[in-house]
Amino acid sequence: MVTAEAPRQTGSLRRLFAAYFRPHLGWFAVGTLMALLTSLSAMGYSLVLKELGDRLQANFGDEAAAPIAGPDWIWWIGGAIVALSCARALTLYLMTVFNNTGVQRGLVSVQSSQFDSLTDGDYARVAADASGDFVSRFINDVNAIRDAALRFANNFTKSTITVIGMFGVMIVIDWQLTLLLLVAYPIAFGPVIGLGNRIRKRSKQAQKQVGQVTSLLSEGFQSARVVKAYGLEPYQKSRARQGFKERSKLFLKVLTDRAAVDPILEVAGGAALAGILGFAAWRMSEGAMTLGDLLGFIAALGIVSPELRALGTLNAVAQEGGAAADRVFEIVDATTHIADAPDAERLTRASGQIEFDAVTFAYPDGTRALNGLSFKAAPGETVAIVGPSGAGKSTVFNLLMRLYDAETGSVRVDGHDVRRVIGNTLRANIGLVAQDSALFDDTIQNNIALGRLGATNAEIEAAAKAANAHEFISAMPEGYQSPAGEMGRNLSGGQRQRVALARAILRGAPILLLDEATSALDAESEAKVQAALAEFSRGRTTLIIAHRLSTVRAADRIIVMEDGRAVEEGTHDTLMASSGAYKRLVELQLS
Ligand SMILES: Nc1ncnc2c1ncn2[C@@H]1O[C@H](COP(=O)(O)OP(=O)(O)OP(=O)(O)O)[C@@H](O)[C@H]1O
Repeated sequence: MVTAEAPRQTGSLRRLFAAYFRPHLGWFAVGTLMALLTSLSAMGYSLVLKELGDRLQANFGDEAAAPIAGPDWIWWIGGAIVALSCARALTLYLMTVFNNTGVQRGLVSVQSSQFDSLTDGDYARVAADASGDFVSRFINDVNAIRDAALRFANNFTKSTITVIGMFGVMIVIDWQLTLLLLVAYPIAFGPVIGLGNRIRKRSKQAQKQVGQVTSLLSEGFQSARVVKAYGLEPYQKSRARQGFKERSKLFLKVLTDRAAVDPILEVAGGAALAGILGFAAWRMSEGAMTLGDLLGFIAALGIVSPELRALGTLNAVAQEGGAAADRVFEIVDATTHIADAPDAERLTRASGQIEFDAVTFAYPDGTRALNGLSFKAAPGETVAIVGPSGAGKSTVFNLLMRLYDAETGSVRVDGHDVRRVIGNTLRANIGLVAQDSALFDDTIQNNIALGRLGATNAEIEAAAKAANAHEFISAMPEGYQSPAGEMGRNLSGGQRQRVALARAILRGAPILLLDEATSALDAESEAKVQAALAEFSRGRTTLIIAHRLSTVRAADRIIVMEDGRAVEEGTHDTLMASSGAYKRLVELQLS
């Protein structure tokens, strides 16, 4: 059954082609030319066989004719068959190479476009979904598109041209026999198209499920330590097994549907062949058909059958590719809510004044995080934000960097609403050190250099010294060139934080955001880093989030947050004197 969704699928594929493959049309054009030559060689092949049959019949039919090895035309026909086979082989090879090149280049554009969209788009989108789902889109969906694109490029033109050409040859040889074939074949195609639609639905489900398995795997390996420590091996193994089983169940359904396509075409092909042979035998006995006609016809049928079969299965592959193309466009077409306003201004180097004015905010899943938060930080001031877990402290940073927009109220830097300035220029004024120190699988030097691309080695080293990181980096086997490992796994938690600090220091931005930036440091390291930070943050506005209250004592001002709003504000001494929420927090920590 053809459902209403089928045209939508071909629509996605057509759009995918126009957007990503058309720029590489030159490769496909040469591939198509080669396909044409392949088809012409095939047509020549069956015509030569017909010629051979006719001459053989003429020779053997005539008692007085010369013996078989005698006539020159045997050599001529043998040579033609070899030459046509070579031409067919060479053009097939070149067709595949050219089409593959076009497809691979198109796929690079598909992947880049997905990645660009995710990287430039809303942070909320990446934060909301499991990373495995994204990984799967880049690997599995792209594989499905590759299969569909290659099959289209390699089979569609070649098969169509060959089928049309070969039917032409067949009509020339015996039009009545051809007519019989034309009636027999299409009967097989109805069920094949129906299967294609079922395959598309299932493969979409299967591709989604691959994302879940990928997430499960990456999560499993990343938390290998906890798994061992808590003896969670059986739990993990059963989760993984469940995921694998579901995957194989779904995949098996797709494969089963796919596997039915060939047999259907096989049976139809067999029935057609039997009919043709019977009909041909009758026609030959009537003298209406020659041996050459039969040889040529069977050769043509041998060439046309796999091409028809390829065209028959193309629908199924296209449906799978279409499902993957849909998922690509889900990403590429997603609306970006946090985009620069058309009249957004550049924020040049800010003096660092920060203002939250009655800000309310809920995350996309509905979790309320800020409920009318108001506070100010003057240029050069160090303000600590404290409060119980979930009070909304990190959310303050998210809104200040405009990763999300406030529901009501406004967030301002130097008097400019962050929604009215160009995002890049806003963030260029901010240096962030977060709980997850976000190191990349690159050298330590490059990890620090990400703070300000183009910084000199001397500047990088100076930043590392200020972050109390120079000593441990120099002691590593390859010094600054040592690899940090995936997510910085080659370093300890405290070392990672110091590298991240060095990165922020190198950035030299007028606003510094520290979210539990020294939480993993031992007391001695923290004291050193605090001293360096005190020096560095002079003249910069610094917002500090820390649970360890000793870290925030020296701040110019402390804001205490509860339930998404500021409930107290003052210096350590004034807050201690007022016996409010801050004093309770301090006493709780001391006890
Ligand atoms: N990406 C997110 N999606 C949905 N809800 C979120 C997200 N991030 C935080 N929240 C929720 O928003 C509220 C405030 O979180 P936030 O991280 O700002 O608190 P916090 O004070 O920094 O906590 P902590 O001290 O534990 O880091 C919490 O209820 C939290 O569960």
